[in-house]
Amino acid sequence: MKELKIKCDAPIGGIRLRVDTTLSNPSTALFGPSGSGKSSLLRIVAGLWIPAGTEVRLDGVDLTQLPPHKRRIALVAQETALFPHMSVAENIQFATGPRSGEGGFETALHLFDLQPLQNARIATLSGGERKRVAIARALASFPRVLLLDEVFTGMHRTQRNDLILRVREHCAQRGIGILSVTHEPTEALLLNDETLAMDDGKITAQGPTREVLSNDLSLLESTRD
Ligand SMILES: Nc1ncnc2c1ncn2[C@@H]1O[C@H](COP(=O)(O)OP(=O)(O)OP(=O)(O)O)[C@@H](O)[C@H]1O
Repeated sequence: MKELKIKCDAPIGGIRLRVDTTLSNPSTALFGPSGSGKSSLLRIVAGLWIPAGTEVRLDGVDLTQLPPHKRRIALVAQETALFPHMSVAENIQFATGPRSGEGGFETALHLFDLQPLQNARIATLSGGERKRVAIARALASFPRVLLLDEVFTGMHRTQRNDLILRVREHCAQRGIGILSVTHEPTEALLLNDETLAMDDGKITAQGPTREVLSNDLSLLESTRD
């Protein structure tokens, strides 16, 4: 991904989500208090919610006009939505679809050291292991943009930091853009070159992560209530 343009103006809950921005950095954080519209914005980019007049342009192409399978946007939410009755390998293979011969499955398993777990049922995995599988599955589908909605929340710091750095490196090597929602400044500093601060459905600041966080010291506190 080189450029992601997002334009929308729609009511959701008690707010109006009004965004008109272009992200030219491969990895951007959406940062802001609860209810500010971060997850709703991710749903728009994922094509799960397309209010009238919305534009989501990835390298010039309006994704809202494309059928879902052609958008190549992968969303990983906090509830990982894996198929519980399938094994780790089956979950990841499911995502590779028609591109199964291109090594996405092996790469994804290897990226997060999932080989020893590949025959395990999802129901038997720990929370952190499920997150690794969910991200591996998303990456195995060869996305152009990876959307992460508070995926690292609740993980032990060392494991979280290791996972974040692996995701970052994998995506950087393949030109996969990242847009991630977080409440934790450390996550944004580790994962995201750019940060969008949001409040009440609007962007209140946008720029390099260090700059945005240090210009408003209140952002250096976790925004979790
Ligand atoms: N499907 C929906 N239908 C109606 N209202 C919704 C829906 N999803 C979210 N909302 C409302 O829209 C507003 C923005 O929610 P959103 O989940 O986008 O915020 P957020 O910044 O991601 O919050 P959090 O950090 O708590 O996840 C909230 O008032 C929420 O209650």
